[in-house]
Amino acid sequence: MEKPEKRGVIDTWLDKHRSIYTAAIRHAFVVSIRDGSVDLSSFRTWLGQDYLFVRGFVPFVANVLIRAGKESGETSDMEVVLGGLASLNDEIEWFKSEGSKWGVDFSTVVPQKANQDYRRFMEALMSSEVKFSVMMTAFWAIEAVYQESFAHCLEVGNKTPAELTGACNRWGNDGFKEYCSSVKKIAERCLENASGEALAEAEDALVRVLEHEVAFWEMSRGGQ
Ligand SMILES: Cc1ncc(CNC=O)c(N)n1
Repeated sequence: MEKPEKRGVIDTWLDKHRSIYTAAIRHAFVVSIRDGSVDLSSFRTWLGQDYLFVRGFVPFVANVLIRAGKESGETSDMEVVLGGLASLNDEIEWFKSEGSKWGVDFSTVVPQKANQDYRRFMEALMSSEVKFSVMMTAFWAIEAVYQESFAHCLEVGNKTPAELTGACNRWGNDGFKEYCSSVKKIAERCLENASGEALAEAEDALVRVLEHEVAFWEMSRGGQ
């Protein structure tokens, strides 16, 4: 048996905002991948848009890395974030090979509104005014939505099409789950020492990530 994780403030927030959390991790687009009914034009839209998203996510994670080096209590924190950044390097390569597999030419993909809004939100989080605990909470939420969503597509009883299991494995694998749980522990530790103001900001950032994720899935499902 795995040791149950200590319940922290993030779990309390997830309970409080359960409906938007569920909307983010069990979106109709994700459920359609799991049940095999996914519209491949939606998948191609998601692929192109997510490639652009990830290109914006890299500088965000690089910022988290810099701030972890300066503001984190434990030396291992920086290593966790560095691991995430390293896997984004592989991820960009994976996107490129998927792009050619699906005939999606990234150089012609235009970011849609949900993508632009999400990237603008990440940029705002990179401001030095934003507390590290807030940034770390948002970072965890961004990663956790993908982990929970794609792991669902691999759970027993799935009818995920074989050509989509690569995407599902990328975020649904156990290593990514472990990484998300390490990120969550760092965020929780930062939040334990946070002011009331920082806590309110972190909760808000968490909810806003979930809203952006829902809008991102919606955009993908819309196709084009
Ligand atoms: C929209 C969105 N949210 C989270 C992730 C997962 N993080 C890095 O890949 C992602 N690729 N795209």
